Order: sequence, then C-alpha cells, then structure tokens
Amino acid sequence: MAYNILISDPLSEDGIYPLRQAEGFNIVVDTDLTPEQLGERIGEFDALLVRSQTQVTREIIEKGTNLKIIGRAGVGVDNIDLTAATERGIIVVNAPDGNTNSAAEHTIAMLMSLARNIPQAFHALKNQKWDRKSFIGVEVKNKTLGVVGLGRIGAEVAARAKGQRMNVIAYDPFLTPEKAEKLGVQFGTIEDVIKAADFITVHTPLLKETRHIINKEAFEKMKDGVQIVNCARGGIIDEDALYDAIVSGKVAGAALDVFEEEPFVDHRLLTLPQVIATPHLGASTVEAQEIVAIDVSHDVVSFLKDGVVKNPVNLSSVPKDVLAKIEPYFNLVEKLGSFLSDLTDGVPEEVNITYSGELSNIDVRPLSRNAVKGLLKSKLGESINDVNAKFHADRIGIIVNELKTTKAKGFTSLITVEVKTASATRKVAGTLLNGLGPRILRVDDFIVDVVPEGHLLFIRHKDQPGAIGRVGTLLAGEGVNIATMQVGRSEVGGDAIMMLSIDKHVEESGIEQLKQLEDISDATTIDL
Ligand SMILES: NC(=O)C1=CN([C@@H]2O[C@H](COP(=O)(O)OP(=O)(O)OC[C@H]3O[C@@H](n4cnc5c(N)ncnc54)[C@H](O)[C@@H]3O)[C@@H](O)[C@H]2O)C=CC1
Ligand SMILES: O=C(O)C(=O)COP(=O)(O)O
Repeated sequence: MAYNILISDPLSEDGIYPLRQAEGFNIVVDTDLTPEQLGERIGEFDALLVRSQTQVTREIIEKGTNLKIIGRAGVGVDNIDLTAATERGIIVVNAPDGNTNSAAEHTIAMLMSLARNIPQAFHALKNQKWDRKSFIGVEVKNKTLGVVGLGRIGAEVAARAKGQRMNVIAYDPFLTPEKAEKLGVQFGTIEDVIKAADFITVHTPLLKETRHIINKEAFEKMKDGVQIVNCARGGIIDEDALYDAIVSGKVAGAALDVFEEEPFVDHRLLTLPQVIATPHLGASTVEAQEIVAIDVSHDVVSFLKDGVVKNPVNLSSVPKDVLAKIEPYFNLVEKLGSFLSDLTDGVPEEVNITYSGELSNIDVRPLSRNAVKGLLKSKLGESINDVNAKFHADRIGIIVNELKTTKAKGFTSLITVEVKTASATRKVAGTLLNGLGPRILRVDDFIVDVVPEGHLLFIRHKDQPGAIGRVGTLLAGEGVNIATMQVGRSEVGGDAIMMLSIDKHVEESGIEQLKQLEDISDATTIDL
C-alpha cells in the first residue's frame, strides 16, 4: 500500500525520519502553498502534517477526499476545523508534550524581558542611545504571578516562577485543590487570580470559552500597573481591550508571542513602547521541533499502517494496556453492530451495549464506537468509521448506552448489543472463544453458535415437521448451498429460528419466496 503525505508547514527534517523510513510513504514538503493551492492539491494526499500556520478549514477538509489523518506537530489545534474533520471521519492527532518545556522557557524569558525592559533597551542601544533612565524595571521576586490555565505549560511556568521567588495563584476549571497544593500554588477563581496578580500569564487553549477571557471587564478588575504575558494563543486576550488598558495606564506592559491574526507585518499594539513581542516562537527550539515532528510522524505511520494512534484529538485516547485487552474484540463488536443493522427495519432510536465479565472493568468506549460503526456502516456506507460514528449517531438522534456487569454466563467476556427502533427491539450477543475466534451466541432470545462472517440467513418459523425441509428445497432451487445450519426453539411446537451460513447472498426475490413458505414468519439475509 502506498501513501501520499503532505507537509505544509516547516517541520524538523530530523524529526520526520519515521515518515521517511516507512515503506510506501511518498512525502511532499511544500511550505509555500496558498490556501487556494492547498485546496487544489489536497485531494492527492492521505495525510496532512501542519504546525500553526496552515489553516485547515472545512473547505480544505472537504477537498481532501483521500485524507485519513491530519497531524499537528505541536499542541494547539485551533487552526484545524475539528468538527469538519470528525464529520468526515478524518482523525486528527497532535504532539502534546514535545514543546511544553520550550513554551514554558519562552514564557519565563518574556516575563523577565518585560519586567526589565530588555528588548526596548537593546533597541535603544542598537540605535546608538545609551539610555539608563528610561528602562528602570521591576523585580519579580515576591510579586504575584497569576496563571490562567494550569495544564502542561502553565504548571511548568508556575514551577519556574516559584524558582524566581514569585507567589503563584492559578485558575483552571480542572484544577483540584490537591494538584494546586502539590504544585505549591494558590488556588483561586479567575476573579481571584486577576485581582491578586502583578503579572498575569495565560496558558489555556483557544476555545469558545477562553476567547477574550481577558477582556475589558477583566482589565478593570486588575491591579494598577499589572503586566500581561500571552505565549498561548492570540484571541485569549482581547487585543483592543489590551490596547486601551495600556494607553490608559492600567496595564504597565505586555509581552506577546501570539496574536489574533497571524502572520502580520504591522500591528497596532506594537506601536506602544510598553509592548514587547516575538513572532510565535514559543515552540521554536531545535529540541521541541524535533520531538513534535517525531511524535506526529510516528502517529501518522502507525495509523495508516495499523489504525493505531497515541495522541488522538478527536477521539478519546486509550492507554496501551487497555488497548491490548480490547483490541481483539474490535472485529466482533463491529460485526454485532452490522448483524443488527441487517436484522432491524427502521431507524435505530436506542442502542444498548452490555459488556459482561472481564470487559466490565475497563474503558470500552472504543468498542462501543465500533459497534455503532458496524450498525451505521451498512446503512450509511463505507465513509462511517470510528472517528465519525458517534457524530453520525448523534446527528440521527440515536441514544447509545454502555452497560456493564461482571456476570458473563461462564464466558470470559460477553458483549450484547441491543437496538431499539420504533417498532421492535432486537439483540445479539457474542464472544471470543479461546482459539476459535469470534462467535455469535445469541440472537434475540435464541441460543446459537455462529461464526460472524460471510452470508448468513436468519429465519423465524413455527417448530413444525417439514419447515426445515421446505427452506432447504427452496434454497436449492435458488442455487444457494447451505454450509452450516442451526435450529433453536422456545418450546416444542412453538416459535423457532434457523440460522444458516450460506455460500452466497440470497436475492430479495428468494427472501420473499421464503417468507411465503408455510410455517415461516420471517427471513433476513445478513452479510458480514
Ligand atoms: N506560543 C507557542 O508557540 C505555543 C503555544 N501553545 C498554546 O498553549 C496552550 C496550552 O498548552 P498546554 O499547556 O500544553 O495544554 P494543556 O491542555 O496541557 O493545558 C491547557 C489547560 O487549560 C485549561 N483550561 C481549559 N479551559 C480553561 C478555561 N476556560 N479557563 C482556564 N483554564 C482552562 C485546561 O484545563 C488545561 O489544564 C495550547 O493550547 C496552545 O494554544 C502551546 C505550545 C507552544
Ligand atoms: O504547539 C502549539 O500550540 C504552538 O503554538 C506552536 O506553534 P508552531 O508549531 O510553532 O507553529
């Protein structure tokens, strides 16, 4: 299998060696594409690798008809339309750890430069001005640093600020008092943080909840003479409000690595002497660039070859030990979903997936996604995969419930999938038999033992002499050979089922004839 990979932002050449080494990977590096050129070419590629500059818009994603994976060699994915990627079943991966240290070091460098006017003084010297009066700074020791967003980078910045003898107060909606205590930082609301701080640094992702989280009202609550650092994302701070707050004297200075619009050549904020800036250099170190490129390249190779990724952004990630336990069930659970899709008429309203036995103790969400994928794929087509299965289920309004019980009726693990439509409830259960592979063990309330593969025929009939013979004769007339056959019944002479494994698909006309046979109430073909 050959794969075409496009790298559209500058990535470390040393870091992309996993891609260069992978067999069948054709790599194109073109970091000068305009959005129009990218749109024209993207259809040729299986994978797209970017940093923060390439805007991976819905339009680009829709033109990427062969795209399977988008790799972000860095953390922030606000330049990628995640909704569009998810809808189209394209997995997005990033490299969340590789540039933490560089971004934290850059933040501290900006903080110190801001406090001591280093860039402004250097600029004066370059212009042949020996000026010591204009650049009197402030110490950071014993000052309070307010950290908004105490994730990977925020926590590193907090630790280093403590090394500078600063007091640190942090706000993060996912911060627990325990984590705050462990990091030796004070724990507060956003209001506590912005009121207490002499310096404020933001380290959240850019989300709709964090866009302009530092705005006019926030500036009004701050201490007079506060200094602001943004090495996270343009847009977290309202740039117009920051401009006004600096001009009014409320804010003494700002150090910015990121901007609402990037790149630019002129920026109103840079006309203010209190503002120092770098052109989005937080992650621009040799070390960080090598690590992020390695991480994202590994994920692209392993996804295209084996369907496995370490750092998914639009799927929940699964630890290796859990993946090892659930991976053998991927195929079975997808087949259970497909089986039910063929068995049910009408739109599914509710899907209940019950995990019994050993599977009840682990994170089985990837299995549930595969069950939904199987259920939807035969109705909506091959474009359904585990990235977009949940999106399409939500879109249709299907409620998916995951249930767990330790009791597995003697099996190590048993998975039961039940589908409710407006007119019926159908269910199917299966397991992995040691050494024998996947088996369907129950259809509705009937016990069976079927390999979920190939063409199956599910028949409901009355337990009467001759019913089985009539089915055999009719299928023979259609040229359909029966490979295996099982019969189950609720009671002698009562409702019964036949589960046949057959060598070819039975046409609709054959199914209609089967349904007309005496004592046969229903017949369904299932193709797995
Ligand atoms: N300037 C640069 O070159 C770089 C910038 N970044 C930016 O820094 C951001 C943070 O990176 P990491 O620390 O690695 O991410 P992270 O995911 O480890 O941390 C983000 C933190 O923000 C918190 N958060 C989310 N919503 C919040 C809210 N409304 N208020 C306060 N906190 C909130 C989260 O709970 C999390 O703890 C990235 O999303 C990226 O945009 C990252 C690397 C380099
Ligand atoms: O990782 C991030 O979020 C960054 O902002 C780094 O961006 P870059 O890869 O340097 O364009």
